[in-house]
Amino acid sequence: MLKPKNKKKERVKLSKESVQKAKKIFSYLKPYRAHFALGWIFLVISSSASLLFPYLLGQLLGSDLPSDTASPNNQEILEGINLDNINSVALLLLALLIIQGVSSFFRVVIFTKVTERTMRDIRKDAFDKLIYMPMEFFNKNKVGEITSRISADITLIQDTLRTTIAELFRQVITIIGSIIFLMVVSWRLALIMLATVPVMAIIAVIFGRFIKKLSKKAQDYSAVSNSIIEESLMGITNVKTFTNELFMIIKYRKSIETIKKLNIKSGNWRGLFITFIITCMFGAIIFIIWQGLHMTLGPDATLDRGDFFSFVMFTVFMGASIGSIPDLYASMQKAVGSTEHLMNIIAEKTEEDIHKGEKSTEIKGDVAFNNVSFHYPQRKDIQVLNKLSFTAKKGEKIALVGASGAGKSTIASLLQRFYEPTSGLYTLDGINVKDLELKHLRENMALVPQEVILFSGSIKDNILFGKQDATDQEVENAAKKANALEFIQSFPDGFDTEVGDRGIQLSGGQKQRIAIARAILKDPTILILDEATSALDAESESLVQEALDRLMENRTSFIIAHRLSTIRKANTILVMEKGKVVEQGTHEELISKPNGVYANLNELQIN
Ligand SMILES: Nc1ncnc2c1ncn2[C@@H]1O[C@H](COP(=O)(O)OP(=O)(O)OP(=O)(O)O)[C@@H](O)[C@H]1O
Repeated sequence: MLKPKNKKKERVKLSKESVQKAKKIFSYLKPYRAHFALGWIFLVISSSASLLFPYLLGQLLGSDLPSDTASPNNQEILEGINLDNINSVALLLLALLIIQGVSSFFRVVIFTKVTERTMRDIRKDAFDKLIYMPMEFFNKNKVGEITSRISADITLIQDTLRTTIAELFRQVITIIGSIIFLMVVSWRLALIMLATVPVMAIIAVIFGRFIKKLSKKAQDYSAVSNSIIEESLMGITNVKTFTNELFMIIKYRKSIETIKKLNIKSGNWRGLFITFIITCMFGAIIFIIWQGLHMTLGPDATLDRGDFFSFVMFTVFMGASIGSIPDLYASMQKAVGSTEHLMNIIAEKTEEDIHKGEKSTEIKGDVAFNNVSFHYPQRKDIQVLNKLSFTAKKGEKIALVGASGAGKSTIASLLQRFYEPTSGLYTLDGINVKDLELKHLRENMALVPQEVILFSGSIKDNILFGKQDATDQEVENAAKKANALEFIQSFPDGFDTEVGDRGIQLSGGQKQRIAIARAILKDPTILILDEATSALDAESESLVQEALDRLMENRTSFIIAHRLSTIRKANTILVMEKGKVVEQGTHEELISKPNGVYANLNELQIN
């Protein structure tokens, strides 16, 4: 049977360790502790004031009623009310409302301020960490998942700091205060009440959740059935070509049948729930009122009318508080999980923590790999590079060719130190790269990737990515050298044309030339071109190739290529197979090798 995708629901348990980690959030609150404390003072004031509310309301309702009348009619009640007393209680209530209103205002404003400042600090730290995280981290975690998880975590913590903590505190105060009051007024009635109302409130909450789950399940199935319609209609040609109409109809019928069953089931439970609320919940309250009224009647009444009404009010308030505790607790639990997760990210080691090299001497561009072996950290069983050795002198062009999966892009990653060789030595100008400052090394390199990602912003912003402080003239020169000036100037807004989702969509060749302009502006000593022209048509390719040739002048360049025509002029061609260099030499040397790998490849591509 069709089943909705099983979304993994995370269960957060409040372990000692997770609470310990979550406590780190207090270090973020520390700079704002004075404000936070003030917020708590207002919270205590408003919570205590709200406790007086049911009391005074009860006193107002029951003020000065003759307690010796067995069954007072309306007229008698009205006559029995002492207006002075009513007025003074009402005034007290008004004062209370004002205190509560003012303190609630300040509580919300202060907690929001503290929360927003704290969240800004956490967001900042999390992003600071993320952007400096080693590549291994991004291999282990999917970017989409990290970002959506972080934003969900932040929202949860935000809600918790802003309202959940205050709300939980208020409800706990209400419950404790109510119980104390109820016990003092009439412990007998209090015990009867405590044995019924909280139990009913908790059953109602559990019942309510169960029903929510059932309707959620029905909703999920409804999403599945909608996707069947969507799939069938979007792919209508396929459905018709394969005459699969009946198959889709059966698939859809099954899913709507399930929805019907689930909805009927949840309807039945909803009916029961309403019956439960009407009979048990209200029944329990009526029972208490009935019991309480008995105590207020007769010559030996044990309960004053005002107290009785206060009692009823407290019972109602307490019931509501108890009902809200499970949800608040669940939110707190989730927030602890979220805080732990965020704090884990913030505690992760960044590239800067891992790579401690400090040398930042001028880099000339002599690159050497000596017996470098490598496997990806998460796939230890697959040896990607196997004792690889080569040298590239300053200004030389080194081409990397070989079948897909041979390890060419991996070399590009190692050159930029996205990963460390598992063994062997990688040197720059004879210096072990581990001794070089990582930032300095990358400042001297540029990559023109196969698939260029442009950032939101203008074309100029995107070129400036190569050198943030470049002048307009420098940007224009770089664009010119990259063969990009013409097409940029053909746009009405020129360099200020917005790109990306909200702006113009550029073609592959145009993007590539912007990436080249970026690299030209950066003016690196070492250049890596990762199949930079592979996805282009002949015209764009010649424009891009021309720009690349210009870019490569006087730099040590690594060219990853599938098409051999682009690398004929390379000083050395490294032919790779399964992480090993199997042949190396110039184009002429390699094609003259009888039965050589390169010679064969060349043969295939020419024909
Ligand atoms: N991030 C990664 N994590 C784990 N394994 C990887 C990763 N990137 C590449 N590999 C594996 O390493 C091997 C070499 O891949 P690499 O991308 O370096 O090959 P390539 O020669 O550049 O291939 P192509 O020409 O298809 O780009 C492949 O087996 C690949 O599956």
